[in-house]
Amino acid sequence: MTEKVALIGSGNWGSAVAKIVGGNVQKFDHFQNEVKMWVFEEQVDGQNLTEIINTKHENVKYLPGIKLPENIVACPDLIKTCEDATMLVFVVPHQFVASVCKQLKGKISPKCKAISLIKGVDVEENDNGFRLITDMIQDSLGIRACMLSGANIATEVAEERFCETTIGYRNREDGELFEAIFHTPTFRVNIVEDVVGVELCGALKNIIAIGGGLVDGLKLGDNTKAAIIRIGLYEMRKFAKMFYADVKDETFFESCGVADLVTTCAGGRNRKVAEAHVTTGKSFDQLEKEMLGGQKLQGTSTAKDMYGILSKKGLCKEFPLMTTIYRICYEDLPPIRIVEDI
Ligand SMILES: NC(=O)C1=CN([C@@H]2O[C@H](COP(=O)(O)OP(=O)(O)OC[C@H]3O[C@@H](n4cnc5c(N)ncnc54)[C@H](O)[C@@H]3O)[C@@H](O)[C@H]2O)C=CC1
Ligand SMILES: O=C(CO)COP(=O)(O)O
Repeated sequence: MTEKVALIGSGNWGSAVAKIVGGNVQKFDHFQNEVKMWVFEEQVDGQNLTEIINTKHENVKYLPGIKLPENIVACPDLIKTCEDATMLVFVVPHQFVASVCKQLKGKISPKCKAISLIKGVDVEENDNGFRLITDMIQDSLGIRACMLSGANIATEVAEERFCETTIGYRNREDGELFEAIFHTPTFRVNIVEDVVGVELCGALKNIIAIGGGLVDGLKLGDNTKAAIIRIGLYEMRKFAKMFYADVKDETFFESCGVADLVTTCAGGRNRKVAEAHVTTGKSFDQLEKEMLGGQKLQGTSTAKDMYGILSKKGLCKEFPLMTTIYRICYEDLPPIRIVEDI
């Protein structure tokens, strides 16, 4: 049987990944050539973004300057994008996944396999107080889900600069199938049997990246940044193990762990906006609109989600860095408290 891949999402990362997947499916006989990509339709200079992508083969809004393979077909209809697919790649900002899953329920083949590239969690009234995005996909659509996450700033990946990434799987066959559509000589995939560890690394590092940006805005220097990264990694591991005892220590040494923390604290959007928060005094919401051109900040909302869980469970003192970052983002705490309160 040949597999048919569909991409759900077409932002900065979604488009970079489209370049990789579009290229890789052409290399193997067991993948169909066409890859549909769901685009949340919008107008760019009076024209539909889908039409621009399908004629110029470039996502001029979210990944300008990078050519996409011609077998990537932008589609504004989510159901049509996915109805004949056997492999679904979820790559929308985390706040939109619930609505995507709701629309797809009952509309896809139960034989589909999924992978999430999304860094974030879903707040839920369950024992943990949150749900993993892969669990949300599995539970709402009745299909198995892997997770891909790593030190992968989209533009650098799209420019084919060497990096690594991690795929977490429950079923090794699924892990290997997804490895085939993502791995390239400049985007090196390692697969591990730890979906939850890979996913929590991706979600939690976005909070710590805000911390990295605050340190830059305060001009505290490299030693302080390294301290934030170390304490951040410690809190990420402690949180993951507290909620999921099976998460593996080794996962934190994969690209999705320490490497992603380093790259995001050096060059990501969360870092950039947090630095500007210190230097301009403007709110994160305002800066997201002014600086990101429609791209979405994930770290502040994840800090809020995590703080909700930690405070409900009386755990704030055990996670001083994540708690302080939340308070700086949402309670007007002066940024310098990032080093005073931890
Ligand atoms: N950009 C990067 O360097 C990386 C991003 N990621 C993760 O990938 C995920 C997707 O991020 P990006 O592709 O960067 O997106 P983005 O932040 O560049 O773009 C936002 C996207 O959301 C779409 N959108 C806006 N309103 C929407 C709605 N109501 N419903 C559905 N979609 C809507 C926009 O059309 C656009 O495609 C995030 O979880 C992010 O953390 C992971 C690795 C690298
Ligand atoms: O996840 C990322 C790199 O691995 C991108 O991080 P930002 O969302 O902070 O840009």
